[in-house]
Amino acid sequence: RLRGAGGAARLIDGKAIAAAIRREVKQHSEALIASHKVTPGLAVVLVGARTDSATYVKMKKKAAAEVGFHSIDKTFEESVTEEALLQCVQELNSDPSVHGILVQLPLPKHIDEAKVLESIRVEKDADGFSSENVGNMCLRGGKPPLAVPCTPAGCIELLQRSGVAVRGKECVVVGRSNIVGMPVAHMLQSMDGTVCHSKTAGLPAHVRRADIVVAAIGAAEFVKGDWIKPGAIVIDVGMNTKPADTAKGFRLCGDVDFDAASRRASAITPVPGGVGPMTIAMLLKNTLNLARHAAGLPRLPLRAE
Ligand SMILES: Nc1nc(=O)c2c([nH]1)NC[C@@H]1CN(c3ccc(C(=O)N[C@@H](CCC(=O)O)C(=O)O)cc3)C=[N+]21
Repeated sequence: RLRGAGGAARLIDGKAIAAAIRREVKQHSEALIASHKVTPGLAVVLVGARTDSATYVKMKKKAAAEVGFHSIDKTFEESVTEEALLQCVQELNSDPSVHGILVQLPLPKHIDEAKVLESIRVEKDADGFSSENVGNMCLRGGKPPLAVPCTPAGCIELLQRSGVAVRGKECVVVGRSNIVGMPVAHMLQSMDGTVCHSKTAGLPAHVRRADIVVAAIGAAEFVKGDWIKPGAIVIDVGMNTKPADTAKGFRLCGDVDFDAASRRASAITPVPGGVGPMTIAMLLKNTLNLARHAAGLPRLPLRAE
């Protein structure tokens, strides 16, 4: 199904794949409501007035409503104290109608982000960011995690649902954040990919050998088109803006020079319409799984698991 090198790459349509996952989540959610009288509940905690955060939170709440979840909003001023946020998380932790809690990042500088995230009960960790979930994800043959980080899981689902095999492939993950680069590198390795990273000496030369490139460095068009091996698969996690002749004066762009890379890759995700919508679909899937867990049902795994 993948086109060969030399032409235009096939677009990996994250918007369509995310819509398919949301339909699956909706069916499972309706089944859970019917069988156990449990409606999945997602609480979203938003601090401050960043317009990007407000937009993402709005999209998450809309998506939750569309699959039949109920959602709870907790919005705070930029000046909120850490104590007040911890108190809010405690209340959500003990609210039985809440199955998933998401604290939108980044938090203001005066708040200890790690402390707030760790205060979320592992059974309600909708982002899969807690050390217990991350630990269980990384340990083989142990207890499976209750939730997995949404953006990395979305990248893996995109590969799976596009028919891309990972086993034995050379993979480069550009960026090693806790929320994207580190977990996606782990997932690729657990699928028997060979993974190197952005601090590997001579990064462009390594990218040039890679069969699968995941770009998650947060810098507009950091990965150049001529770094891409002909026929490679490119997953672009970036959400950057660049000046453009549009009404807003900018447009979204990824961490990869899309036009140049798509002349060499066999398949590539666009920005927007690639990984972004998958992040939200996987958040819904995590929340469904946490509601299933509360009802004594097993977690629905990723395709790759
Ligand atoms: N606790 C926490 N969990 C997160 O998952 C989380 C977060 N904090 N903070 C910010 C990042 C960013 N993020 C995105 C979600 C959807 C799109 C998305 O759907 N983007 C659309 C375009 C959106 C637009 O037009 O602006 C697309 O790529 O097609 C993007 C980015 C989740 N994040």
